[in-house]
Amino acid sequence: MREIKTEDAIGMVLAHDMTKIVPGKFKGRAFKKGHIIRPLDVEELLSMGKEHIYILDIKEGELHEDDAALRLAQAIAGDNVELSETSEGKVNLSAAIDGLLKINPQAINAMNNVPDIAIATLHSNRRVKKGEKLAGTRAIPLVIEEEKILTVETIAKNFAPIISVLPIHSFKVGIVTTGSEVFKGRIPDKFGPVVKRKLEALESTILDQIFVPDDLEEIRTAVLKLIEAGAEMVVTTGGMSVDPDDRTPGAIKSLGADLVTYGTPILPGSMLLLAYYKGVPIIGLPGCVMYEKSTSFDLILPRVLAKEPVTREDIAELGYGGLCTSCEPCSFPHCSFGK
Ligand SMILES: Nc1nc2c(c(=O)[nH]1)N[C@H]1C(S)=C(S)[C@@H](COP(=O)(O)OP(=O)(O)OC[C@H]3O[C@@H](n4cnc5c(N)ncnc54)[C@H](O)[C@@H]3O)O[C@H]1N2
Ligand code: MOO
Repeated sequence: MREIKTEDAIGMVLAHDMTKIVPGKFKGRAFKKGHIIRPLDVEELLSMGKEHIYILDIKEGELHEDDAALRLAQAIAGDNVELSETSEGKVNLSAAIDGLLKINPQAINAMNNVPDIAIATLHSNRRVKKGEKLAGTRAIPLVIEEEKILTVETIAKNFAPIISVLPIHSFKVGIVTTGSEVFKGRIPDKFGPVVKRKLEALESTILDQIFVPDDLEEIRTAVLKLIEAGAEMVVTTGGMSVDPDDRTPGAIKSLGADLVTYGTPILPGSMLLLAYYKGVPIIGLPGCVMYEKSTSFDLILPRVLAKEPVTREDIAELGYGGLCTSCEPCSFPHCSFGK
């Protein structure tokens, strides 16, 4: 790599993109790699603080920053992830569909431990929109040893997929609303509308809602009835905590469903239950889901709708970052909750 004075560089080819920043107005590429310097460019380059220009001499076993950034991006991009063009030595990865973002953090950590590698990502397990930026890759020096990129590519193969977006599927959902006070008409149902709104926001539909008193047999029968009617998921509301009238967990367990968890290290929403009965997810919702803006339901529902097998270990991992601070206004998912 050789440097020459900008005034002497007319007719030469730029070896990398050049960035101009005018605070509050502009940040971006002023000159593209490969641009042939014209006399009129000299003043502009000098005003950007570029008094010298590199003449690149890339040796065997080395890569230009643009090629390195592209190879890093290609190594980590999985299903439904798109790459941007390379600009200023960086490649962005974005979502090709609306869905659930999945990232392997161990792999990203291992890659960023390789010197001169920079891979920045969002957090895993959040919902993303088509076109949303998910990650960016760059090599720190202008010329990098290819060996470092090969190391990242090996990590990517060993841990694949590294970054992908899972489609969120539409489910037909049955709701069982427990609570003798609601069943007997003492109070109106305020839980059903919240559950409907949250499901419909994720493109699922409500098959039916059945109201039952706090009676184990009636709750159990209602769940079975909905599954027989074609429910692809059943959500129960209420009766999840410690009172003698809280019969819902017992009713779900009595079906012989595979219990993933009763209880989550998430606040609010610690008394949530997740089980699968003949492959149909059953989610028992505690009372706070009706009241709080964001709860364990908001963290777990997209994963179930993405048809991800949610395990007890997945639930345990949610404790770190599982405390909602109930901000006003709520900015979930753009906050630490569930990260
Ligand atoms: N000593 C303890 N107290 C509580 C615990 C605990 O572990 N130990 N857990 C707390 C948690 S967490 C929650 S959340 C709440 C409520 O949990 P439940 O799911 O058992 O809720 P319910 O008892 O069924 O109802 C609570 C409250 O909400 C009203 N409700 C219920 N369903 C409806 C509906 N469909 N429409 C309108 N209102 C409804 C119900 O009438 C009660 O007033 O427990 C904490 N306490
Ligand atoms: O499960 Mo409660 O639902 O944490 O407030």
